Parts: sequence; C-alpha cells; structure tokens
Amino acid sequence: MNQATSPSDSGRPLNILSIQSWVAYGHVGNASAVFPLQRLGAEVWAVNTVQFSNHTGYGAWRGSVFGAELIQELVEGIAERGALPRCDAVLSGYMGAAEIGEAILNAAARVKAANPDAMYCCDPVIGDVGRGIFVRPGIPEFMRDRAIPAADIITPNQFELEWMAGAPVTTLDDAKRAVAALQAKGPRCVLVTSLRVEDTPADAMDLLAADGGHFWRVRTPLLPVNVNGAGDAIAALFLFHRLRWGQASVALSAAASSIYGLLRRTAEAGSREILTVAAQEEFVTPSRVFRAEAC
Ligand SMILES: Nc1ncnc2c1ncn2[C@@H]1O[C@H](COP(=O)(O)OP(=O)(O)O)[C@@H](O)[C@H]1O
Ligand SMILES: Cc1ncc(COP(=O)(O)O)c(C=O)c1O
Ligand SMILES: [Mg+2]
Repeated sequence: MNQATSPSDSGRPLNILSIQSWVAYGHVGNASAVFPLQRLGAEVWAVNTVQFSNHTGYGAWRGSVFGAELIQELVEGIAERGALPRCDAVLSGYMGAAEIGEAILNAAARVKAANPDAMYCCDPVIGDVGRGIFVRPGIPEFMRDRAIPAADIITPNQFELEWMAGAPVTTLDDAKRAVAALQAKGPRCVLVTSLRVEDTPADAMDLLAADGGHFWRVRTPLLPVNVNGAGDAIAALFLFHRLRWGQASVALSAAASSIYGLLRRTAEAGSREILTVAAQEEFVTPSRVFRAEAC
C-alpha cells in the first residue's frame, strides 16, 4: 500500500472485511471489533465464524461454529456485488476450526487479487499467559504455518509471539528477535500486545510495534482488569489507524491510547465485559494519549 496516501484520502470510508467470532452477550471477536471501527468511520463487512452465547473465557457457552462453506458463500455474495475492489483490508481473529482458516485465507487472497493495495491483518488468537492454548487442536499450527505467511499485519500477544517464534521472550531484544523471525515469514508490520519483559515495571504494560526494521514501544499503566476482547479491539484499532495514517508508530499510539481508556473505564466499573459502547468516545478522542517511542 502507498504509505503516503490512504483510501480515506480519496474521501470514501475505509472498507474492512472482518471475519471473526460473534457473541450475543458481551464483546469479543466481531462483537468487540466492529463497533469501534464503525465509530471511527469505517464500513465493516462482518462475516461471523462462530455464533456463541458468550466468550469461552467463562468456561461455558452455547452456540455453533459455522462451516467454511458459509464463510466462502458470504464472501462470494459480497464479490457478486462487485465490492471486492473497494475492500481495503481483511481482518481475522479467533478461528473455531482449521477449515475456517482456509476460508479466511481464500477470502484474503480474493480481496488482494481484486485490490492489490489491500492488506490482510491476522490476529493469531491461540492463547494467553495464564490460560495457555485455548483454541482447538490444529489452529496454533495453522496460524504459524499458513496464516502468518499470508498476512501483511499480525497482532499477537506475548504468549502467541513466543509460541509462534518458538522462543521465550524475557527481554525487549528477545521480543525484537521473535518479531523479526515472524517478519521473515511474511508480515511486514507486527503489533505485540500485553508485552511484559524484564524492564517493564511491575505496574506497567508494554506494547511493541514493528514496521520493516523499525521498532516503537508504548508503555501504559497496568490496570486491575482481566477481560477478554481487548485483543480483538486493539487489533481492529491498530489496523484502522495503520490504514488511515500509513505509519505503524501513529497506529500504535492511537490504538494503545484507545484501548487504555476503554479498559480504564471497564476497570472502574468493575465490569467483566469490556465497555465497548459506554466507553465509545475513547475510540475517537482517547482521554489519555500515550506517545510511541522508537526503541
Ligand atoms: N490489565 C491491563 N492493564 C492495562 N492494559 C491492558 C490490560 N490488559 C490488556 N490491556 C491492553 O489491551 C491490549 C490487548 O490485551 P491482550 O490481553 O494482550 O489481548 P489478547 O486478548 O489478544 O491477549 C494490551 O496490549 C494492553 O494494551
Ligand atoms: C469466541 C471468542 N472469540 C474471540 C476471543 C478472543 O478474545 P481476546 O481478544 O481476549 O483474545 C475469545 C477469547 O476467549 C473467544 O472466546
Ligand atoms: Mg488476542
């Protein structure tokens, strides 16, 4: 993509095909990503990979994982509207089954064939510190071996970075090496979320962004909150601002500031679900701005 301009420079809204999970109660997957993108002015073509009552972090849920055929069919329907050339990005997250991953990669390939400037942003949902791997067997390997090489942007958390790079990350240099190892497979731009390394103060949380060989870090206070959906929200926010402004450092600052404000409000309310609707002003005008520092 030409970094000097962005589709929204042409006056039209950004169009993002978001292929993620849906929950009826609460906010993860598309139920965490779609509204912030819309509030920022993007058009979101949401294709849901699962429909659950709530996210799996509760330990119990009801609903279904959709088949790859339905995802392929919905993308075909969008293609039949002649819309793919106007698609600026494909965003994917939680995958209920490896076959869904193939349908997502097929969608990304179709979009990039129709619009060579389009980007594929993959949030490689595999697991997290403390929870370990929480996706179905085959998904972690699919993310590492198939999705990452096809992506332009990836947004792993620290657990996912370590698993996919096959190396522990305890220092900032470890993190940079692990990011470079994944960049060598394909994605030029990487956002590492929830990074806590040796020089991260106990009351702080770091985020690391890389674009090409350049790195930037943002440090925010650690909040008394442990919720799901934050990774889906920040992946969407980072993608939007990377598309809109064309610079990973600007996208890092904007996404980190918004997610901090969202989670601060969530922590203050003592809510188990992120307050995606109540804290919506944080997406457009973050109450606290954190600057990205080259590192
Ligand atoms: N307890 C917390 N305090 C401050 N920020 C947090 C906290 N938990 C999450 N965040 C913010 O949300 C971002 C995404 O959260 P994370 O848990 O990494 O996503 P995922 O759900 O993919 O694991 C983090 O990079 C951080 O900026
Ligand atoms: C259905 C579903 N989608 C997406 C996610 C990803 O959530 P997070 O943003 O916390 O990684 C989860 C996590 O539990 C989930 O259960
Ligand atoms: Mg995540």
